[in-house]
Amino acid sequence: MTNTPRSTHWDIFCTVVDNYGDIGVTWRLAKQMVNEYQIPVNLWVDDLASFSHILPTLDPLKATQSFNGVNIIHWKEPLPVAFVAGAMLIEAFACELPEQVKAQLAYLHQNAPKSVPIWLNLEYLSAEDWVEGCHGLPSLQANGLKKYFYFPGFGAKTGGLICEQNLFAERDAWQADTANKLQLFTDLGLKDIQAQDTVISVFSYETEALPALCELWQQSAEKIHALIPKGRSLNSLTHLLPCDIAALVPGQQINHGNLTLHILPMTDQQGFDRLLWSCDFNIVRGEDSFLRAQWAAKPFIWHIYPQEDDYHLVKLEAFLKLYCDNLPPKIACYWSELNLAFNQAQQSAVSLHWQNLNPVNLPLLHHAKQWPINALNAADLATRLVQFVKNS
Ligand SMILES: Cc1cn([C@H]2C[C@H](O)[C@@H](COP(=O)(O)OP(=O)(O)O[C@H]3O[C@@H](C)[C@H](O)[C@@H](O)[C@H]3O)O2)c(=O)[nH]c1=O
Repeated sequence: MTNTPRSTHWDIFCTVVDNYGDIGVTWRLAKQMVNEYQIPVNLWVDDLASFSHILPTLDPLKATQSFNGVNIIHWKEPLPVAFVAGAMLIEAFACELPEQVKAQLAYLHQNAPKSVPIWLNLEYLSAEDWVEGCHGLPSLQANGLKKYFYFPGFGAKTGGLICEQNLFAERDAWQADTANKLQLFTDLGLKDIQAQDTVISVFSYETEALPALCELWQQSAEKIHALIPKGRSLNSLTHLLPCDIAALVPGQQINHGNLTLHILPMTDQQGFDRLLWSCDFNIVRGEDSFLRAQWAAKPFIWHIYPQEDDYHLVKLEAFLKLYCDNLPPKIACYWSELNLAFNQAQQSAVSLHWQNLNPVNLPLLHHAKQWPINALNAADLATRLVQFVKNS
């Protein structure tokens, strides 16, 4: 048996199930651990082509490469580089670790127990009450090792929420000067957006709620711009498009009454955050864009990732309850109803609640600004994770 101290680096393993959320969350976390805690991080990812959509400078053909100080490794069989255990091993969203890694863990457990990394499964974010009771629980594995369940969440006893230390200061500085958003729209190739126009970003899954909203926006008294990346939202809007989705190009504009649809280029995560800061209202989805819309301090609709037996509606209602806790009851009711109707593709209800709400409604905007501070509960996910390691 040896007493070699374990290496200080962290390994994060991520499989891309579909979409960009799994890689989106792990990429944010990896960048933050390097940038704020100077912890070397290996991010093992099985699908670099998907990853390159949110990190355009990534080369999907390279086995290893480094961005923002993170060592990105293409996770394929056999592993392109040998796995060396560090201080922390994170498997994201219950992905199955490679055999080589599992064998290494079992070997260390038998022969050098002090070198065994802390092993945890990073779970999906949920606002449900039970999360506080399950966060941090260990589970004994067949190889005799303990694996912990790490649950992100909104409560003080959860694993917290991913949020960089300077994010709110950067956002406030950005939002303080209208020139920033106008310059961003220009840089993205979007034309004819004036400072006073209403701008709405749309990053959702397919839903019949979208055509209903577009119909309303076409008849609006003021100009409305909907910024939509090539992707799933457009599948629900084909009747408004001049050609097949494949033939659309970023920067293209499609006018219908007072609504202009703009085809948005995909950017890296920093560009995406700035986009959300720059819009008056954001329609987001999944896990990471959902959180970033909250950090943008703007009103939003959350199109939650659909789950079997409509379980996602339970998760949605848990979040709506939390978010609305100290909102004036009338606004809370309109905003919740809007989110529920959107997620259930109820066209007339979506239109009704959108009109009731008036997205630039001041109390909702004030709430959106205060919410991020309350939601963080004094410590973000990275801070809590570092504390978790210290306590383990
Ligand atoms: C549009 C856009 C998105 N993004 C990023 C922001 C996010 O990190 C990521 C999108 O992730 P999400 O918002 O989570 O939505 P998603 O639908 O892509 O991912 C989903 O995948 C499923 C498998 C999970 O179970 C869901 O919980 C969810 O995470 O893409 C960019 O970086 N640039 C862009 O231009």
